[in-house]
Amino acid sequence: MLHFRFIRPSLFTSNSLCNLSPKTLPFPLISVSGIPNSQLRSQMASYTTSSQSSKLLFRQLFEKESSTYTYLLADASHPEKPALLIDPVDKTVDRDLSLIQDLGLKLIYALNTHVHADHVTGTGLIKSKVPGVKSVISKASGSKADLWVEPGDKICFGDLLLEVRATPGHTLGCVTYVTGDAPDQPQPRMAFTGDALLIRGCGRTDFQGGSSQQLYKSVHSQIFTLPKDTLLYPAHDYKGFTVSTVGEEMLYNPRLTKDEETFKSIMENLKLSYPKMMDIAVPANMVCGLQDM
Ligand SMILES: N[C@@H](CCC(=O)N[C@@H](CSS)C(=O)NCC(=O)O)C(=O)O
Repeated sequence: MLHFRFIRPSLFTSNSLCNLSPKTLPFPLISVSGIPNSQLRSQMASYTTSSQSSKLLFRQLFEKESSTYTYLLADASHPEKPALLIDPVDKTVDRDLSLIQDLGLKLIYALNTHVHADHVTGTGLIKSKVPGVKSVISKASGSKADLWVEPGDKICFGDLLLEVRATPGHTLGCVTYVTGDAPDQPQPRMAFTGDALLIRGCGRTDFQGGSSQQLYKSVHSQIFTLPKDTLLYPAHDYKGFTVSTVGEEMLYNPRLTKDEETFKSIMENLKLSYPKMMDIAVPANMVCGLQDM
């Protein structure tokens, strides 16, 4: 099994994947064969939102069995339309790749916010279907991937970028991906919070190195410090919500608006049953969902 570790070459002036320009890397155009388009379209949920800037192409996609959101982002103004997926699910990979093909995008990265416990990531399957796509996860996750990111790293796609923020607490390796802080980046900013912060909720902290103390600190220091109009896109929603903002969650999140001791007590008393897929999902996701297939 080959394991590609993300090492920053010395020619990089900053901790970023921006130098891995799609202009210079031989990423192939996407090709999904053998799946009738009608079949793919019937799996497509009607969860989409419009672009946040003239350049960004953005789609919010839903997988209903695990109530997981996958996000598609692309630089639509760039000649090659480089794209990335955040938190793809194995069951909806064909739908996502078909959409990418329809939109004429070139998928370059498949990112995970963390090692999921409730579903198998689509990353490995995507890599087998679209050679050249790089899987990305945090180094702190301990999981296999082509590229390991750390806090402060930047993941570029065309002229757009995502900044990596460490938000442990749901799991040890959880990160939040945030769009860039510059006038040519999407306004308002967008944060892909994984399971750290859910809309009017947050990820559980009772397994995979979870810690309510750490989660409280992560959300308050890394997410609630973003501009109040920052759009929040979580990895799950169980109530029918699609998007929130930092300002909204700072006012109305029933867990994170409390003081730390109350928060810890809430998290200790959630009494949630373990995810049904946990015993299958965690080992598979430690190799980014069949990383080397
Ligand atoms: N019933 C689902 C799992 C639901 C669950 O535990 N969700 C997690 C995120 S996926 S590990 C969570 O953190 N929930 C927080 C909450 O307050 O609900 C299944 O069996 O898969």
